[in-house]
Amino acid sequence: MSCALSHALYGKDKVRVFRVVREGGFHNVVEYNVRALMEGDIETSYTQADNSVVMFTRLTTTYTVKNITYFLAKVSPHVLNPERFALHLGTFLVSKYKHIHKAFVDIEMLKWSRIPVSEGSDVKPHPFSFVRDGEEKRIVSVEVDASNGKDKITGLVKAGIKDLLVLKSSGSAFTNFWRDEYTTLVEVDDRIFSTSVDLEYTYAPFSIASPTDEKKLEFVVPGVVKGGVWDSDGVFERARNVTLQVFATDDSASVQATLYKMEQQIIAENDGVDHVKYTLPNKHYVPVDMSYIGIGNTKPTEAEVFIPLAAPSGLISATASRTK
Ligand SMILES: O=c1[nH]c(=O)c2[nH]c(=O)[nH]c2[nH]1
Repeated sequence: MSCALSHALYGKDKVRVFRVVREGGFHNVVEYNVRALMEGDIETSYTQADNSVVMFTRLTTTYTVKNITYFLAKVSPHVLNPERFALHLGTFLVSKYKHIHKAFVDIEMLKWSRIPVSEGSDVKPHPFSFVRDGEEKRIVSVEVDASNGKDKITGLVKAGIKDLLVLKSSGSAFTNFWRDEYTTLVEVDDRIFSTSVDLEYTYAPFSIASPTDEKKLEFVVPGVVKGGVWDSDGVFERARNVTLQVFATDDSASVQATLYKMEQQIIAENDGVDHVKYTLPNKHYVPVDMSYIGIGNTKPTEAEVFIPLAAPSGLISATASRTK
């Protein structure tokens, strides 16, 4: 038997970090779960238990990666924007360490929304009080690649939404599907449609100018173009809005058809986005058969009481890509 190491990756996962940015009495806050993994000349740590032999290939500890994450959370001007913060962390790792050629940084941003408070007849967002209004997360996944040289760094950013739970109690049908001896599903022209949105959009790859500040190792933002990666807050808002608007207003023929409408609109509204992928569980709500008590509850027109099925669910996924 012989074998060789074909790929290696290491770093820190589940680094939890919360940052408050104070502008006088007005505060902005973010809470992130960060994963930062690295690729490079690290083989000997696996194959020869070598943590420290050669200066340039010394193994940076995963503890160090965690500490760098906290350091950047304190000093990075990008900390409030998860795409830029992830790019900063990735750029830092590949620039600081000679033997690290690629960094993969994933961030989950938890939802903290300002609490609306009454002031006389007005309702205003509170300057420093927040509510966790849902388990929805903004997600970011970046790859920072310096394998062609520390002065030729490139970035690839994927971002999106996870765990955004939606439901509509009408405006969804599923008919005319293929039937064979295994088909038991009845056609419905009005049903409940519920899903937990998992959305990922991919920006066109771009180059990252080498950091100039030796301590912060921060990249330079070349300029914000609407719909591009440096407009990631705008893209996120538009993508979330498209998701909710299309879901609510589409007269849905199927999960598949509604999903594709969302993807087309996100690509149309954001010039810098090349691919959009949704993965949508079809969370079934089954009308309760109440014939045992002589009450009709199964036909679409009379169905009012449903069993939310925990499992199984359908799972519908597709990617749309820009063609020009
Ligand atoms: O919108 C749907 N798409 C399907 O592919 C499917 N399959 C199924 O059983 N129900 C549904 N609904």
